[in-house]
Amino acid sequence: MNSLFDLSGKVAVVTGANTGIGQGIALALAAAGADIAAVGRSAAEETVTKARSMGRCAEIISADLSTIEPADRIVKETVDKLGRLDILVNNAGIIRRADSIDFTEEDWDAVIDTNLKSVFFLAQAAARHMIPNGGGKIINIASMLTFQGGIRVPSYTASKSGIGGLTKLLANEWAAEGINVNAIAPGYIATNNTAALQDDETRNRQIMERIPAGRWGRPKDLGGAAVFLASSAADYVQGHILAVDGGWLAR
Ligand SMILES: NC(=O)C1=CN([C@@H]2O[C@H](COP(=O)(O)OP(=O)(O)OC[C@H]3O[C@@H](n4cnc5c(N)ncnc54)[C@H](O)[C@@H]3O)[C@@H](O)[C@H]2O)C=CC1
Ligand SMILES: O=C(O)C(=O)C[C@H](O)C(=O)CO
Repeated sequence: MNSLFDLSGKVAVVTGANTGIGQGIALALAAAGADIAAVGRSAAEETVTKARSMGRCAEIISADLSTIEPADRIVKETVDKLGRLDILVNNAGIIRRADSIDFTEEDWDAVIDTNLKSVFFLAQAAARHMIPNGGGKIINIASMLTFQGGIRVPSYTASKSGIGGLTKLLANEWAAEGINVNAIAPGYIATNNTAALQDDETRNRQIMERIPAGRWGRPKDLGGAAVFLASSAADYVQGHILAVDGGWLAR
């Protein structure tokens, strides 16, 4: 492997690593050499088994990221089990769909707490470990709705817009401490998160028509961007939001 992208000896925490984009990213980081702490509410056995089959160390850390309570514990368990923490991928997220006129406080708080508040406090917990240990890489998972409004997903759009601002702010504050904070903005990727869109004939057609690549994205499409931003190839990349969208934003 080109040494610029070699993650051997690095340890990556990936939240929501049991499914979808998180699993795709965790396996790409493992393929590039990183050991993996797969964080999530539900079973990540498949991710961990596959990472181990590549010769990596991989551990499951159970945590519910709808509150910030587990943030410090995730960092401590990662260091206890895998010896260090170099890379954090803040991927776990949820979406709630309803017209804004009917949107409930519960649907607002649930999404903001998981997609934005937990992202900040887990980044803070990771940075408190990374700074005295020479730095690291933090990658937040943004969205097309970091740049666009979307429809019927008000708390999701607010959370992903917030991720964009937070990524830049944290990059400003922590660049001098040796931490690179960046984001990946996936396009429309076929996962549980977008199941309602895939199942809706009209929305599915509208989405397909707008993607120059001519297909929905797949979780593994995000792997290359994650490896790049986690690697020393990205040492001078700060506060960037890297779209991996089949050309959606270019349309
Ligand atoms: N699928 C898509 O088109 C896009 C997805 N994204 C983002 O990618 C990320 C991953 O989503 P997908 O893989 O698409 O969907 P997914 O539904 O397969 O994955 C979501 C992951 O987050 C975890 N999660 C949710 N709530 C949690 C909680 N309270 N505690 C711990 N883990 C929790 C789930 O267990 C799951 O592993 C999300 O942040 C989503 O907003 C961003 C842009 C596009
Ligand atoms: O537009 C929607 O509705 C979505 O579900 C948006 C996707 O989840 C997304 O984040 C696209 O980047």
